[in-house]
Amino acid sequence: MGYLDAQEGDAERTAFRRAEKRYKFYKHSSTSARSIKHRESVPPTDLSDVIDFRKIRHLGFSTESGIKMDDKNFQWPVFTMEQHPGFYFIPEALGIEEQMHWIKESLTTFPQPPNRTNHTAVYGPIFDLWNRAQKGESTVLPMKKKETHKHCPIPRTPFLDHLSPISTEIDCANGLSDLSETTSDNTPDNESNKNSADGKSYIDANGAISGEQQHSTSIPLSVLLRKLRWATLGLQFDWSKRAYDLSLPYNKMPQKLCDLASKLAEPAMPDSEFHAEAAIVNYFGQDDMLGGHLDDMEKDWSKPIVSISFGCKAIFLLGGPTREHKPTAMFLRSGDVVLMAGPARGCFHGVPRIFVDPKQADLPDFSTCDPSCKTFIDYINRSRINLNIRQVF
Ligand SMILES: O=C(O)CCC(=O)C(=O)O
Ligand SMILES: [Fe+2]
Repeated sequence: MGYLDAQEGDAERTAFRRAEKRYKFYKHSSTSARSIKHRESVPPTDLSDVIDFRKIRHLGFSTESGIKMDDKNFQWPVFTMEQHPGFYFIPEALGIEEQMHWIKESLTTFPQPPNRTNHTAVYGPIFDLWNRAQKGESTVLPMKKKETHKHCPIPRTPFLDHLSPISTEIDCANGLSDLSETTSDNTPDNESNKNSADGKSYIDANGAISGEQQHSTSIPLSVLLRKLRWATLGLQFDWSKRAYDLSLPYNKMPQKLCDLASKLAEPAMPDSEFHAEAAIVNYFGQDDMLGGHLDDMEKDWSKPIVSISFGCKAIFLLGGPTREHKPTAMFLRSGDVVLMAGPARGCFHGVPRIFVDPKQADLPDFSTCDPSCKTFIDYINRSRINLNIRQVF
């Protein structure tokens, strides 16, 4: 049985996995015989039953049953779905300037130590990643682990235990799993996959370290920026124990983000105030996905998760309490907000697809932003960022 067969078997196992497989991105770039054969067998993704709340908002009505819009009680029109109690969708909650503010923060301030990122466990704290990457700096970083490893031996991802078996390899440099075909199609990029002529070491597309010196390594910071997959704000999380580790140093959540989150959370908790204590920043490129998972680490599920999307359009799957429940697929675009509270807190969800193709990305017109935003626009035009904000206690 070949690799793809093995994937297929796993992918078909539950309703959630079937939906992930249906919506995932298939790379078409390789010219290998296997890829061409596979490409021919993959029909274009049928997006006809992906719910588009933005479209419904602009049309003013929905043909889907069970979708309700409340446009009286809050600052924004808020959608609910009868089959998903505790779930709220607020399309276009953030304007363009505000989106750009949080995109900048997500790339400059939020990955700063003591906040941890997917790079911390391997390279230790990295200061000023964004600015130094823009300047083309490389850095000699002491490796925390001396051994060369193609696949990460330690939990590197918040989502390790819900990675889809469709993705049989965990990319060390990816906090997220890659649902796309990664056999012969996994063309490493030129910059990061070279053995160094100068005797230095580089990380390749799989996070492996090559070169002569295994104990320290020179890495272009642009590579680490491109491989940034998550950062944690506020209370820090120990992903191996799946628990907040209160002994880890942390900065309080930025007040402006707390204020925004408590305003956005109102539809899910109209009678009390949401106190943001922690957040995960997820960074997605075209091949990245977030496998179906539950967020069950916080104590009180009546407090919503406030989830804000920036950049390229994505498909969000919202399932039920097990993976056997068929998930509802919906588009998430830049500026959209999702709240998951009560029963929805106990529902599997994930992001199987990011649309980075400019024709499909549905990006807002960031060109109206200040010229100093250019580098951020270049990044976000090919990426997606999600701010996932939680009240822990
Ligand atoms: O990226 C998203 O929209 C969802 C992220 C998420 O579910 C999480 O961080 O737990
Ligand atoms: Fe989640």
